[in-house]
Amino acid sequence: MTNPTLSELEAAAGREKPAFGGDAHIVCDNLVRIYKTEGVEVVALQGLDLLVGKGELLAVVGASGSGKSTLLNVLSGLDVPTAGVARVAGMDLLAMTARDRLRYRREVVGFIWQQTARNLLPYLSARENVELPMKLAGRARRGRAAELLDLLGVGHCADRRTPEMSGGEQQRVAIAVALANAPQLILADEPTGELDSETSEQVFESLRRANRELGVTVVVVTHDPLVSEQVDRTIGIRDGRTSSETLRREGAEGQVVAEEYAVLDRVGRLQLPRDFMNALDMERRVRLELEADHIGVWPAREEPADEQ
Ligand SMILES: Nc1ncnc2c1ncn2[C@@H]1O[C@H](COP(=O)(O)OP(=O)(O)OP(=O)(O)O)[C@@H](O)[C@H]1O
Repeated sequence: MTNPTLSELEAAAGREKPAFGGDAHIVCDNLVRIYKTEGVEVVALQGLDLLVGKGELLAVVGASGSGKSTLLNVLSGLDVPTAGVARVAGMDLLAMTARDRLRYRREVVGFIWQQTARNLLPYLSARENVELPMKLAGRARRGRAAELLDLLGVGHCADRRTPEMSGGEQQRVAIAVALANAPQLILADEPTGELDSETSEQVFESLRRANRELGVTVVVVTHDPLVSEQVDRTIGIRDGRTSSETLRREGAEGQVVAEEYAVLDRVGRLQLPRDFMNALDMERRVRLELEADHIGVWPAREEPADEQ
């Protein structure tokens, strides 16, 4: 092999590097959202990184106030972040015109709220609710509403209005409404928050079916850690940052294996789980040691009194 010439090296250096996240369906890179109210600043997202592949079914969990709804509002195009990168299906959510934003919200993304009443118009039947977004986008197709309701297991509710359906049925119809215009991404904010566990399981099954059969990417936000048992990947958010990831896969004997990982950012920062830190009284600094196949983390040594 011959050595490259200077001009070849210059050309290689000048070539554009692929953007962070490549062609991931959702890319959040160092996302920041600061709210200002009466002169007080609240940093709701502080450098959040997230990559989601096309067709994934993902849960985002975290304590109240950790930034989950803020993230969802950004991804749904309802809110604009203060800084960083947010891209969905190749569209830059920070640089969109008002017109592109409207189109994005109508055609690219579907949304499901926690409050069942917020998702549906009570004086319309389930079928009419599903047809409404199609009519608004000028692309109504006969039969599509019934197909979607059937797919999600609520075909029997087509002619019922909201008060004639259970909470779980309403949420499954809401998923059909969100899917009406064939979005690429469905976002759901605590979709099972008002439901008992059996009904939540049915709503999750509908989300899974939409994901599997229609290939739509699904992101569900919840503060219920049990939800992570229903999805392949769970992202934990703490203090406005992604702090952990739980991956679930099938083990050799068909059993489900869940592995929890800490998230390492591009410059090497990671958040230790708070209970680990508390258990070993770790604060302020830790001692690191590089071993052949892992890095050891120890509490800092006690300083002798006369050296302090
Ligand atoms: N419009 C706003 N103005 C000012 N501060 C806000 C606003 N919205 C959210 N915040 C603050 O930002 C932080 C993150 O809020 P966010 O609603 O995203 O958290 P969350 O994880 O969804 O919480 P919950 O589970 O309770 O809904 C909180 O400290 C919250 O008080």
